[in-house]
Formats: sequence, C-alpha cells, structure tokens
Amino acid sequence: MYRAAGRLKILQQHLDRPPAAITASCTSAQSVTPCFTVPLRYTLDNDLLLPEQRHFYEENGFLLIRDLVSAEDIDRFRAEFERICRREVQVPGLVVMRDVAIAKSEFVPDQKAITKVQDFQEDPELFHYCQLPQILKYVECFTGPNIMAMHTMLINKPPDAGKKTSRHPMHQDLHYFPFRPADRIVCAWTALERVDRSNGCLVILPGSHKGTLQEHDYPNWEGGVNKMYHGIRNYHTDHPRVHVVMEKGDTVFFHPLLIHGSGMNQTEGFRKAISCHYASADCYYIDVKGTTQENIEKEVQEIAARKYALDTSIKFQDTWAMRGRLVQGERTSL
Ligand SMILES: CCCCCCCCCC(=O)SCCNC(=O)CCNC(=O)[C@H](O)C(C)(C)COP(=O)(O)OP(=O)(O)OC[C@H]1O[C@@H](n2cnc3c(N)ncnc32)[C@H](O)[C@@H]1OP(=O)(O)O
Ligand SMILES: O=C(O)CCC(=O)C(=O)O
Repeated sequence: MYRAAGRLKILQQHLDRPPAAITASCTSAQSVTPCFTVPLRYTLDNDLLLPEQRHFYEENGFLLIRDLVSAEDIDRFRAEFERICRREVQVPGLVVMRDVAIAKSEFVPDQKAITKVQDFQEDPELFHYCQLPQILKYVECFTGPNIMAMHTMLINKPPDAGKKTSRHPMHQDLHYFPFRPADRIVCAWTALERVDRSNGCLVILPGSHKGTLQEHDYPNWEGGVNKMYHGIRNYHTDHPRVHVVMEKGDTVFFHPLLIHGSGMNQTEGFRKAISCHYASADCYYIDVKGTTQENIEKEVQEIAARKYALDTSIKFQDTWAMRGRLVQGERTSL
C-alpha cells in the first residue's frame, strides 16, 4: 500500500506540472535504478522522447504532453462537429452515437443530440487531427515509422441526464482490436477544452498495461449502458487510479492494455475530446475465436451486417481493414 501511495504521489506531480514542463519523472517503485539501464519494451529508439519520458511510459503506460494541438486546429474540429450535428455535411461511413438516455428521443440538429462520432476517416476536416505532424512524431515512438490510423472518435460527453449513463466503464481498448502486437498500438486523445473530474475526465490505472487482456462485458448499471461500452468486471479496485486533468490542446498517449474509463459529466456543458488509435502498418490480424474478444466480435459483426446490409459472414478483421488509413510510411499487412 505504501508503495502504491508513493507512486500515485509521483504521478500526480507529473500531471500537475505547468504546460511548459512536459517531461515525466522516473516513476518506478525501483526509482533508484537509473532510467537508461531499464530494458525498454513499449517505446522505440528515436530522437524525440527524453529518457525520462520513455521510462515514464514504460512504467505507467501513458504519457501526457501539454499544449500539443493549437487552438486554431481545435476550433476547426469543433466547427466541423457542429456542421455534422446540423447535418450540413454528410460523411461517408461516419458512425453517429447518441447516449442511451436519449437514443430513442427525437433527433434535433444540435450538439445535444450527438454523443460521439466515430470513423471520420472520410472527413478531411476531422481527419486532419490524425495527420498532425506533432501527433505523428510522438506516435512513431510507439508504433515505428509506418503508421496506420485505425480508429477515430470525437467524443461529446453530454451532461449526465441523471442515470449515470455518461460514464465510460473501465476497459482496455485492445478488447476491440483483432490486430497485434499490442505494444505497437497507441491511442492519442486530445482535450478540446479543459477536462477534469467535474465533466468526466479520463481515469486511468497506471502500470496496468503490463497485465494481460481481461474479460470484458456490460457492467450491471441500473440506469443503462451504451451499446458496446463493455467494461472489466474484476479489476483491482485498490489499484492506484489517476484522474487525468487536461487543458485544451493537451494530449495523452496511452497503451491499448492500459485500464481506463471516464466519469460522469456533472456539468451543464458537453465535454469534448478527439482521439485516434494508431497501429504500426506492420501489425497483423488475429482470429479472436475462442478468446475473450468473441463477444465484441459478435456485436460488431451484427451491427456491420445491419449497417452495410451484409450477412454475418463479414469478418471482424474486415470491419477494421475498411477503417484503417495509412498516414505515414508504406503500407504493409494491415
Ligand atoms: C466498433 C468498435 C469500436 C472500437 C472502439 C475502440 C476502443 C474505444 C473504446 C470505446 O469507445 S468502446 C465503445 C465503442 N462503441 C461505440 O462507441 C458505439 C458506437 N455506436 C454505434 O455503433 C451506434 O451508435 C449504434 C449501433 C449503437 C446505434 O446506431 P444506429 O445508427 O443503428 O442507431 P439507431 O438510431 O438506428 O438505433 C438502432 C438501435 O440501437 C439503439 N441505440 C442507439 N444508440 C444506442 C446506445 N447508445 N446504446 C444502446 N442502444 C442504442 C436504438 O435505441 C435502437 O434500438 P431498437 O432497435 O431497439 O429501436
Ligand atoms: O472520452 C472518454 O470519455 C473515454 C474514451 C475512452 O475511454 C475510449 O474511447 O476508449
């Protein structure tokens, strides 16, 4: 417990730093070990990350970079999201999600009606985020030089309607991905405004990326759960947890096995963030039959079959191959 508390304190110091200080301190419980002697598994050699930053990601499974995306770009993403809400633009392949609390109510062309847009790879305005050179520079430290943008989201977490459905249960993103290796996948998540505990910031379990993929299923929430919002039932509730408070433009990069979620939005505002999951173009698809991922495979296949009027013979891997876009380097297996 003492070690856990000490580690959490160091993490908080890292997160509380002012915007200019983006370096992470060595956070390992074995902090007497010099950073450069620790074997590195999750990060690649490059000229960008400082040894302390590499060590921080290795130990904690995430890295927060302050002020990475400009206010001008953020305004551009927000403006496009509003156009989508007003139905002024139609984006091929875009998945529009409404919180389960309002899913059956009448659609109004306003940001209030849309909780999340997903798969915006055909929208040049939003996809600009996935191609930002300053994001890709960091991504390359985890994926290597050949980079695919695999999954895109703009999340507009609504003020909670009183049923706590605006929460996102604790999960590992790898649950959704039929490609590997996990260490060459990373998520970039950028705050489009200040996010803190009041509007439902990300909550993470530092170091959990060192574990294995856990079984996921729908949480038993009284007020309802959003479609496909699977969570881990039995994670250790005494594991240190960090609320990632971020300012507009701050970006967190995290490993797909890192256990994370987000809290309820207790404000009147719509909490916005944009994200992209990247993978090395050298990753390969796996068959998830017989694994804990079978349940999400089935759901995705059913939705894809309905959406594209196909039978359920559509493969889980195909739904990902349709989404993936090369953003740097040369295409290989994905
Ligand atoms: C696909 C894999 C994603 C990989 C993610 C990578 C890791 C990131 C971690 C996550 O973000 S986990 C969550 C990922 N999943 C989503 O974000 C959900 C994406 N949303 C959707 O696919 C669609 O919004 C959905 C299929 C749920 C509904 O879209 P539709 O265009 O089919 O909506 P429609 O209005 O026609 O409603 C169809 C049915 O779904 C119901 N529905 C709509 N929104 C819902 C909702 N939010 N929750 C539950 N049910 C919902 C709706 O009431 C209706 O029910 P009935 O058939 O009984 O009438
Ligand atoms: O933005 C959020 O509230 C949570 C996002 C998240 O955990 C995810 O999409 O994996």
